[in-house]
Amino acid sequence: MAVTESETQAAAASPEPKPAKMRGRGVCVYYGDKQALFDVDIDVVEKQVTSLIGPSGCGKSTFLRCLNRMNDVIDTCSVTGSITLDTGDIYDKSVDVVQLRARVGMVFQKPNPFPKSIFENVAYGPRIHGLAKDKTDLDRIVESSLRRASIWEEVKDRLDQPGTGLSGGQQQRLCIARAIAVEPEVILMDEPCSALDPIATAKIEELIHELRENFTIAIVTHSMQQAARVSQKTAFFHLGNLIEYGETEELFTNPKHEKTQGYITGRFG
Ligand SMILES: Nc1ncnc2c1ncn2[C@@H]1O[C@H](COP(=O)(O)OP(=O)(O)OP(=O)(O)O)[C@@H](O)[C@H]1O
Repeated sequence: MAVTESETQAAAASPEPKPAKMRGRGVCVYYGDKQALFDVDIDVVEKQVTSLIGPSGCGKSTFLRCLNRMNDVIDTCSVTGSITLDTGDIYDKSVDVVQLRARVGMVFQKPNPFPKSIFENVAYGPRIHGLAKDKTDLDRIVESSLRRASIWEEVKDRLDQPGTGLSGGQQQRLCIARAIAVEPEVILMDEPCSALDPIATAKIEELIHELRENFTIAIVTHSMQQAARVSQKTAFFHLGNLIEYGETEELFTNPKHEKTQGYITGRFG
């Protein structure tokens, strides 16, 4: 059947939706006997930012940590359901967790540079993953990672000084450079701005916009304003359940669920 002009126009107006880079299906998480997540289905869409929001203790960080198996380090924690990266199940026995975490990097709430020089903080990952051919190549990776994390100009003359000597906001951008240096496909951010002042926060948010060109990002945030500013998709959790997931703009302007409405209007949380 011939495609009509109006169909062509409609297709041009609504580009193909981007595919899911990571997909959680029926994800349940337990800490010992206590269930923290119930049957969660979420897509983390490629080259977009997905925000995870909800009141304290609702399971946002627990879900984020499932995406690169950081929960594996908690003895009592067990995960059921499936989580895929592209098409591969990340919980499959054959998965090398070190390789997985190189593909799915993480930035934490509190900036945590290694007690080493700025250069070494960024060079460490590429070196252990064998990504640099020689010293010149390593220098190039370090510079480009610091540039992509918008911190090169501030540190280029003191690469040999300790990363811990930088301001909080600079340390967080250094940690982002460290995450980028191993060329991850996905970057997980667990409240990356909660320890930062408004100016440092604005810089990280601007950086998140830029990073979205090349990386898929999932971010836990307590700030609904931040979720609205930085993300295209938002997932709202409550008491371990995923209540609503969708386009950020839609979720904040036209929530489908009463609990989402209650949370975004400040009635609880
Ligand atoms: N290591 C742990 N051992 C036992 N229970 C845990 C552990 N980590 C989290 N929990 C529990 O799992 C539930 C979800 O916690 P989680 O930290 O994922 O929530 P959150 O939404 O990220 O909270 P917050 O916004 O306060 O960081 C909570 O009831 C919490 O007490």
